[in-house]
Amino acid sequence: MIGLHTAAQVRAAEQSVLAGLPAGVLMQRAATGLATVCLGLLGRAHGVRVVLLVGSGDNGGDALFAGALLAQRGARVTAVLLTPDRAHAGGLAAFRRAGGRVAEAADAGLHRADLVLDGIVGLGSAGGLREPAAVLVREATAGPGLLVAVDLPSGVLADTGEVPGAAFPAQHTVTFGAVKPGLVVGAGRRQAGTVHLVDIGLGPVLAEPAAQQLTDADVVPHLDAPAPDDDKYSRGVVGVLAGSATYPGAGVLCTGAAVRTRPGLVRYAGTAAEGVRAAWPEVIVTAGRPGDAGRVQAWVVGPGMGTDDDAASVLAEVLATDLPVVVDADGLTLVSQRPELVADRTAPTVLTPHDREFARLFGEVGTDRLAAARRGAAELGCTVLLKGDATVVADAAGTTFVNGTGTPWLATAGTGDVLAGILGAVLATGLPAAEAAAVAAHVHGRAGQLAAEQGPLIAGDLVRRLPETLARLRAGAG
Ligand SMILES: NC(=O)C1=CN([C@@H]2O[C@H](COP(=O)(O)OP(=O)(O)OC[C@H]3O[C@@H](n4cnc5c(N)ncnc54)[C@H](O)[C@@H]3O)[C@@H](O)[C@H]2O)[C@@H](O)CC1
Ligand SMILES: [K+]
Repeated sequence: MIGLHTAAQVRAAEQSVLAGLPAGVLMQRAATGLATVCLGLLGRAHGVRVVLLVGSGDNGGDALFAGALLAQRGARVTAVLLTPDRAHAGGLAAFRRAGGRVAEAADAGLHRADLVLDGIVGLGSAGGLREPAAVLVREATAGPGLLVAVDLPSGVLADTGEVPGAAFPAQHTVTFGAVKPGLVVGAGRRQAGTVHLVDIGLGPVLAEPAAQQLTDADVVPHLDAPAPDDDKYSRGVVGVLAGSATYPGAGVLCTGAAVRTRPGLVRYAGTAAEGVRAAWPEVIVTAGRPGDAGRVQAWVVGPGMGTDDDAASVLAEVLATDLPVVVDADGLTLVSQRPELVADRTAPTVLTPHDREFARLFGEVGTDRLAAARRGAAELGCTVLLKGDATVVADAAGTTFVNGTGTPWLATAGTGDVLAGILGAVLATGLPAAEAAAVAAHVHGRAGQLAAEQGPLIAGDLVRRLPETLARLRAGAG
């Protein structure tokens, strides 16, 4: 599990640790970790050209101390000071002692740098990058150097990933003490590149993380192989209410994903019965109502189901049960017309909107995706899985997950139906809803990555590659 900590949480931990340490120790730890990552990326130090973009705060201090370490190893390091009279004094002195050169932007050699270190602004970021920082970032981006951000890409807000204006498009971000949500969610995720976490000793005093990200190791216990005493009922029976006579595809995909995730027993009820039966003979299929399907431990309702009166009554029927329910796609459209169907429930409900569906339910997502998911969950007393390139899951108690797997190739028709099926199967095992949703999003993203290895993926590829995805996860090679 990767804990995601806000700027305030990191600063509070820093204060608490600093109280028992000589001044500057944390910055030294940060700078040493930063220089080590840079050396690893460059492969060598001697003769390489490094340019530091140095702002007026401690973020610039980190860059200067790291630049000094690189200069000591033989790198040719040049610093551009955005506000020379306010540059970190200790860092600048160390940098000069180590042979570092201070230059104006025009003379810094950004056009031939091997590596550019962005120490313009970190946790102290407010608003989009101001000039002259923004123009410097544009020059660095146009040059050949590897773009490495110190703590956060400048211009990214730590807590939300909001990028209100210009920002440093890092290929790598070396972050200190804890991963900040802004590095893994929203627009910030796209600015951060590969995130390297440097331990500066905040661990023991950090508060509970504001959000979490699952790793492969975290999901595996929920995807366990059957035990010898398991039977087809004991592994969680999921019921799927999806697709329609005109559009059987969503029913086939959603049911297939459930079968392929936990092949204990899957039931299907709906007007796509014929197509589902043909595609998945393993599934117990009825063309009737949910009540005709037999006992299940969780329902998935909505994909491709339509929004007519029949669909609305199917939705109302399952939401009236005391079973966990995943509501997706057309089901969400119907819930936006009758939110009380969810709000009145006591059993877990997971809503899986993309941004437009979310807006119909709860108003615009806005730039803070974590807050949006929490707001929706609190409003209806449910779990919200807000889809995106970093899917966010939040429940009404505020438990929040940010997904870290996936690929842009997943933005294709039917992949949401597959996610709903995976989620239903995981939810049927009795896992708490937010965790189930986070596990499902993780597995879905890994399946997407696997399928994308062989070119453009279609949703059916995800279903086909699920067994291998799960096997790889179990083998620790996800
Ligand atoms: N908190 C911690 O635990 C540690 C913090 N360290 C470093 O300290 C940083 C935080 O330092 P500070 O609090 O001094 O703040 P920063 O250095 O992040 O930024 C402060 C300065 O940036 C300028 N600034 C703010 N928004 C700007 C914008 N949009 N465009 C241009 N300039 C802008 C402000 O004028 C301000 O002086 C962290 O990001 C990290 O790099 C590390 O040294 C290690 C420990
Ligand atoms: K930075």
